[in-house]
Amino acid sequence: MTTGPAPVRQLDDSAVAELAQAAERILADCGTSATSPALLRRVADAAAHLGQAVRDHCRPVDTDHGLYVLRGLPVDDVEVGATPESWAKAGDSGALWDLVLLLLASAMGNPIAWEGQQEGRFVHNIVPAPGHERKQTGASSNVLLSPHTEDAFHPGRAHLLLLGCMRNHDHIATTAASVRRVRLAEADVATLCEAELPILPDDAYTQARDVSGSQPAVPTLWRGEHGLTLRFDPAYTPLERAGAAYRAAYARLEAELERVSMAVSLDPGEVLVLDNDLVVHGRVPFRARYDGTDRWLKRASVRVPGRRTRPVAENREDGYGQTVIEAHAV
Ligand SMILES: O=C(O)CCC(=O)C(=O)O
Ligand SMILES: [Fe+2]
Repeated sequence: MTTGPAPVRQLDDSAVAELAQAAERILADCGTSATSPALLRRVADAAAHLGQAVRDHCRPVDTDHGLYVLRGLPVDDVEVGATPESWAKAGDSGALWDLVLLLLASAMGNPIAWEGQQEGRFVHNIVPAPGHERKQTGASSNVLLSPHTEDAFHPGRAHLLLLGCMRNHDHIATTAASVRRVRLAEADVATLCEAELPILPDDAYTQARDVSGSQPAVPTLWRGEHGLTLRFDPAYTPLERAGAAYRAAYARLEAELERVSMAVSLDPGEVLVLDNDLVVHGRVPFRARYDGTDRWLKRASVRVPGRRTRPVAENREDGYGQTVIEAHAV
């Protein structure tokens, strides 16, 4: 694990005021951050009018880290209210920040939601939930959330992931490792570029867990025009079905990702932006408090129209019947 600092982009006061005012106006008019066509129209319109400074901060990642931290949003520990007991009980908790995140996401591309996850909301609440302590999902706590590509099982998965911090008293780190920083033998890269194994839907998708249909094999690595990208989720990859050579190359990739992994402990108001084609992310284990002061992140997922960082064969995958909803018409 490396400990160097993540690249930071600092929002200045006027950029913060612009985002906060736009979010406040939408929330005042819509009365909720729950998704509706009217709310999404308002977000698209406000995002289109954001000034150059905000847009500049929302430009693509521009280092091999494959991520950056947006800093400067003023989340107040009292005003934001108690950490919800679970995503299902979050409702409009921190609704203003749902809208700020949606505005940022819309400045970066097209936010997406999943019919089968967190009631189709575009901004998810990531909080520890009783009974989920040992799961491989955002609601866990006691276990290491192993490094993964978000929604790796699906061809419509996000290009970018935004994790906005509402509260993190215990400085619990998100981990992030970029494929652009690993050192692998050419032969291993070639092996991992073969489509050998499927990636199955994760436990956050209750309806997609019936995996009796086709399970397309997908490559772990891919050589794009700008360098290597990856699609990696060992917790949901049936590695036992692969040959020994593939398993050995996969293990070496896993070890390299561990070597270059960074720990990013977010403070309230910071937004970690991860390129989901370059970086796998996870989380260190922690003990949940379950008293309203737990760690609380908000997560938005973004597709970047026209991006060509993935094999075209992905277009033939059916995504295990899970439907992606795009916020804005393209
Ligand atoms: O809790 C975190 O830091 C990351 C959780 C995660 O994997 C996610 O929200 O997608
Ligand atoms: Fe994740």
